[in-house]
Amino acid sequence: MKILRAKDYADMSRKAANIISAQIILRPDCVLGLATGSTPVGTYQQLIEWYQKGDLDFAQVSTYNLDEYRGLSHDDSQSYHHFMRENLFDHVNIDAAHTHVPDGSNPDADAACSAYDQAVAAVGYPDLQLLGIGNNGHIGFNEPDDHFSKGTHCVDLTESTIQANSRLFAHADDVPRQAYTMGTQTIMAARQILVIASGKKKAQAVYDMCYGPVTPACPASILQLHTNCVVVADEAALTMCPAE
Ligand SMILES: N[C@@H]1[C@@H](O)[C@H](O)[C@@H](COP(=O)(O)O)O[C@@H]1O
Repeated sequence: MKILRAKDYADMSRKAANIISAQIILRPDCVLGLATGSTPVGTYQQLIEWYQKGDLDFAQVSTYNLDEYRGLSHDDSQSYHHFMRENLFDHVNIDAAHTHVPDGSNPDADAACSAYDQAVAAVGYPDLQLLGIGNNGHIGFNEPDDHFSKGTHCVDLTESTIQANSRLFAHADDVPRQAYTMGTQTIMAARQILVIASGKKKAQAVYDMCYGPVTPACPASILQLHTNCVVVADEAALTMCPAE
């Protein structure tokens, strides 16, 4: 696990966007695993800026998002389908048919999850998987548990995740209680993993991910076992980590 220290959120976003850009430039038809949440917004803005300057071409890129709330339609403004269109897809020349997000509008969890696994396996596991991290160490929506998950599955969100994500909803009661998420095993199948983290609220999770025991109680800790994982975190998120 390589840890890159960023000054602040803007610096973290630029560093992360540089790593993603290198992937797209080196392999124009690459498969990117993408994440939602507030953390990647700056990274996506930087990629859009470079695309607008003519430095990046998404024409052949395919993307697989980590997760989606169960029960939200693709057009719901809180859905991750909507988030990805608003924050990236609508602003670059990516082919909509090459973008994939689990189908939260399908109430049949088994069907929705196995269709997503089949779609990922058909295109191939991501060359690069971008990840944020939850305050409790979750990746995607893989919450702390007593075992690591495998393929895409339906999860019950923890109270702490519901509270953390409620800032984006009118009321905490509006936050869906379940989500479909790629499993830890699928995440680990990516060739390269890029984790981004910003702010003091993430300091404990970043410490546990990088220096704690590898345990499903902190799902991100399994990334210590990935052979090509880069963490880009700002000073605030690294306050509990030793200065290396
Ligand atoms: N499912 C997403 C995760 O993929 C994300 O990493 C996490 C952190 O979000 P934020 O970046 O807003 O702190 O939130 C959500 O729960």
